[in-house]
Amino acid sequence: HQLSENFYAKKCPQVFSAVKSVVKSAVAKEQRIGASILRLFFHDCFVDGCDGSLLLDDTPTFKGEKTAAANNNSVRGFEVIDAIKTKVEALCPGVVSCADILAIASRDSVVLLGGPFWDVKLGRRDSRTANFTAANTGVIPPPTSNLSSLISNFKSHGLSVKDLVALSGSHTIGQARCTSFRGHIYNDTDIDPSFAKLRQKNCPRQSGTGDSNLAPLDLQTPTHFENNYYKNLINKKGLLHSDQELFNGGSTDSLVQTYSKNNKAFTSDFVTGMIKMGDILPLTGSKGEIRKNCRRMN
Ligand code: HEM
Ligand SMILES: [Ca+2]
Repeated sequence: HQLSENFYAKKCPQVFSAVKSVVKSAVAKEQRIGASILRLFFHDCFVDGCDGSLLLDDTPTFKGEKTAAANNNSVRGFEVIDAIKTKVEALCPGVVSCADILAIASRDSVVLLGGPFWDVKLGRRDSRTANFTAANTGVIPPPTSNLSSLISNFKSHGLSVKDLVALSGSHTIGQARCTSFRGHIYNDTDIDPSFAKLRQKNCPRQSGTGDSNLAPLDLQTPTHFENNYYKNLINKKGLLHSDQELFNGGSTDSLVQTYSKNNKAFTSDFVTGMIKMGDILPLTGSKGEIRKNCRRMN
């Protein structure tokens, strides 16, 4: 397989302006949606590759990935992908895959929130399958992960320790639910006590109460893409257990330190990581299909 930056140069050159305009108005309406779109790309790519499998709706005879543990009541932004698809289909019917739309929309989200630009490699096709079981059983790392399991999880997807630390910088934007960080703010000791107290105010200890209450992953600037995430980790103000694992006396401390001081080093390694993640097992050539509607196979 081989993805390329100019895949749509002849077939649909307008795709970039179409994606950007929809993402731009969605982010103008709600800044968090940029974070949500970026996460959709991650959760698609980690389950059987970047093939749009996550976008498929459940039907009475088909169980997709949306209700898997890592996604249920958590992933969002599908309406934006639908709006982009509608616009792109009107311009170039049957040409641009949902998987590629997700890749371009993720890049545009990062740019709109102040992060780096990169040329997106394209030519992915859409799956005719989804993998609930994989999505539900640790292929997407849970927030309870320790450092060694984060490292081995990323390795299993062909991603390095550097990719792990740089891509985790995505948590400079967006929100998490109480249920994702409760353990960290009540049980862990590698957390600033005043920060733990602050987060406990809107996240009750008792599981089942306030589970979906939200807190920002980056306590300072959750709608701006920069290296503040790493500064938080150094101050023991990571929101997720898995976040703080990246700076807890282990092998990734020095990289966190570097990124906290050097936004350029962060954005450059982030872009490298995004391109590598976008290269995970794409369907190319005559494999898969170009879906007409991202929610169902043709
Ligand atoms: C390193 C392992 C990772 C773990 C354990 C992890 C876990 C999580 C969790 C638990 C949430 C909150 C979900 C909720 O409570 O509903 C979250 C949010 C988020 N994650 Fe990750 N994540 C990881 C890596 C990544 C990567 C690689 C990306 C992107 C390339 C990413 C992008 C995001 C974004 C942008 C949000 C906020 C979404 C929103 O506000 O809708 N994460 N992550
Ligand atoms: Ca997938």
